[in-house]
Amino acid sequence: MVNTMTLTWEATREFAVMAEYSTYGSVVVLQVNNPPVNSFSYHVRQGLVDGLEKAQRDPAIRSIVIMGKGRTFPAGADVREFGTASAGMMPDLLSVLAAVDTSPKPVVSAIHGTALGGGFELALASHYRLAVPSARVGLPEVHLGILPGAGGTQRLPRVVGVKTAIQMITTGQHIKAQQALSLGLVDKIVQGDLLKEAVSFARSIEGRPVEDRRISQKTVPDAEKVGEVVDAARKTIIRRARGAIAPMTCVQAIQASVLPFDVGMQRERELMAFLMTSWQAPAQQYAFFSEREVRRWSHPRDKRVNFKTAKPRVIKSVGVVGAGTMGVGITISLLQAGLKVVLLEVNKKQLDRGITTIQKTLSQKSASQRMSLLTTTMDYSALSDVDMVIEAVFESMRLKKEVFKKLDSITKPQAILASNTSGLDIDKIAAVTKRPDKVVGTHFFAPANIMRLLENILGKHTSAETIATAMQLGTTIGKVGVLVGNCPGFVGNRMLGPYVTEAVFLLEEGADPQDVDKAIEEFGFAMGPFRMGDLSGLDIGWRGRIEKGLTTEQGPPPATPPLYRRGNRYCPLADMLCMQGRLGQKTGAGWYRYEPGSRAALPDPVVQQMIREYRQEHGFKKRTISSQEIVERCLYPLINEGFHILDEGIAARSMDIDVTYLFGYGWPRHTGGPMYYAEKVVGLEKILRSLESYQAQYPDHHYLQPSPLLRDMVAKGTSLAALGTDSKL
Ligand SMILES: CC/C=C\C=C\CC(=O)SCCNC(=O)CCNC(=O)[C@H](O)C(C)(C)COP(=O)(O)OP(=O)(O)OC[C@H]1O[C@@H](n2cnc3c(N)ncnc32)[C@H](O)[C@@H]1OP(=O)(O)O
Repeated sequence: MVNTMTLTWEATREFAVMAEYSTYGSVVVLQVNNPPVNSFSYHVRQGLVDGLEKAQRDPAIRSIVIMGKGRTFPAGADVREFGTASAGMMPDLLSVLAAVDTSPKPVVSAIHGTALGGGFELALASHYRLAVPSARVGLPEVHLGILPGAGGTQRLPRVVGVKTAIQMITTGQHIKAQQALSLGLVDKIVQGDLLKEAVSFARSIEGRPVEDRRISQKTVPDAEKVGEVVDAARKTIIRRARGAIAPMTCVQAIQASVLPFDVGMQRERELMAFLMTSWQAPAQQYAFFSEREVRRWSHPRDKRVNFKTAKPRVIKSVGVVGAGTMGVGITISLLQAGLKVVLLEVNKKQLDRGITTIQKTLSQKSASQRMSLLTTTMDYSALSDVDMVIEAVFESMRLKKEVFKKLDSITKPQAILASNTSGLDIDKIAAVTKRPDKVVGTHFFAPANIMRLLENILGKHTSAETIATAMQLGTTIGKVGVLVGNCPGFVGNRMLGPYVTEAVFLLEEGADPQDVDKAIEEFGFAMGPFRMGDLSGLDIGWRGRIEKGLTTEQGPPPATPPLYRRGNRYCPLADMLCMQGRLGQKTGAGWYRYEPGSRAALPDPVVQQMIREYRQEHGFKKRTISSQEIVERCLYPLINEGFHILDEGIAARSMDIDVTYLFGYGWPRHTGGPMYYAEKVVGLEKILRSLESYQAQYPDHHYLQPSPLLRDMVAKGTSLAALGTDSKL
């Protein structure tokens, strides 16, 4: 046993650049010191190799411990280094891990925080692994469009088998220490001080042969079933991946783990090179960094609206108005983050339903503790003391104004008033209060306790402090907050307008809803626009169009040409469905039909007949429309709207738009988001020419008119990154 008192006395410390070398008698401890997550930049790799060589040379050293300094064991390769000169500089990670694996002196990895990617691969190359109870391990490279390319696809299946390795690597899941122990991925969970425990453990195994501890020398336990396992996995993975190439490539690499280690490693290297040079890997890495970069927000409206200078108010209690689907989801998110919530609903039945849903949704373990943070009420005066209120009532300007007037008179003067509107004018809502500087839009996405996006809307008078508070609240409740300006539909729903409109025009021309959905789903969306409409409820859009005066409950407004509204082309097919009571899944019929109790969208001959008659009545000739045209006709106008949004300063950077679509609208992550996809995958010039060509064919589809900004950027050859502010990307 190591004497804790003597540890500090025995330690002699020398510093390599980013891997500190300390000795504790016969044990060397190499501590990676590269904040914030100890990633393997070139200097860390060099430091580790130098430390390992030094330890081998010193006859007094009999064992080696590797650990991370600060918050974590290394969380993987330095992704910012990818594609730069230092990524290719030797020693690479493979040679660091080879030095660990072949070390004649036992190497112990002592894990705290998150041992991820190359970090976990380092641990797997070590002869022993210790972990603190809170540690997590995993190989999340698939989310970056690559595979665990430092032996992870070869070593992991040698411990847990091909089946579990496929599951872990293709989902990129993080495994808790206890589960890692039961899977044989760590040898021991240690309580107390990790350094002392690791040194003590290292001493205890000194002199033992390392050969039988080397995972690379083991064989895969379920090797004889590999064909069967891979076949079964292929089906689910291809469906789930929806066009992302990394998951299946990971499976191919894992499949090679039944071959001799060196042969499998060679296969892993080839497949890694294939992914690294694909267009998807940089897109997914862009998505990773953008998710973090949006935390550094600012807005062109006002230079005080900037994360660097604006300070949030402290929010301890939040009122939520409305116990409908959104209000309940928001309440659950707040409670899960440990905030006090006062949930107000004026309809008793609705309130009771909401409480039941909240109780059911909160996890068993912490339900009573979380529920104790909740007060429910039908009386506005219960909101008098909260720090912030989030209004989540029905999407009607009249109703929202009424609610805000009441809130303004009842809540304390410093309380922030937020509206969960999905597109109404924040300034009009703020105008009914005496505190427009404290009014902000907080647009959650359904189901609000699951969906990560929080679109925060800056009104004309919203103060920097108020926006900072909304952004901070997002972080507190685990959301990805994006700051946007005020305009109809904000960023997300505004861009959705052209997408849905063009999708419906495609029905006029010959496509069925299932043709459009199939093309969009093959592109990578979880759901096409018609299945999505049925899921959300077609009445939401219908009510919006009625409110805007584009239609009425009985049909087109009087004296309106059937296919035009305010001079723009208009397709009333969705209105016609709503007038028949076909509101989507909730009524058993919408664009599709649904068997009772089932969510499976079935093509409906009634809808097909309705569309046929509509085409006949209005003189549309049915034609065959390719998947490529469907994708371009739906997505390019959506992207084009993104350029209008940037041009108007509604979004500060294209990455704010990308993150909005990745986290709120199911845009496929492997394409980076709509703006990234436009620029880096398709090319801005091609998008422009394609819009021009469609516009020539459909001159009255106003969404096909290319944005002036897009034209200008193509003419000048400027890049989206150059438009943004504060971007590190
Ligand atoms: C021959 C080929 C050999 C090897 C190939 C190896 C492949 C890899 O190892 S790829 C990397 C695999 N690892 C990961 O994917 C981990 C990614 N990171 C995370 O999941 C999280 O950051 C976290 C480690 C769990 C920590 O989360 P959290 O505490 O919430 O902090 P964050 O805000 O996410 O991160 C803080 C800060 O660190 C930056 N960062 C995180 N990971 C990396 C990384 N691997 N490389 C570079 N930078 C990283 C992150 O962007 C944040 O930066 P800010 O500037 O503060 O925004």
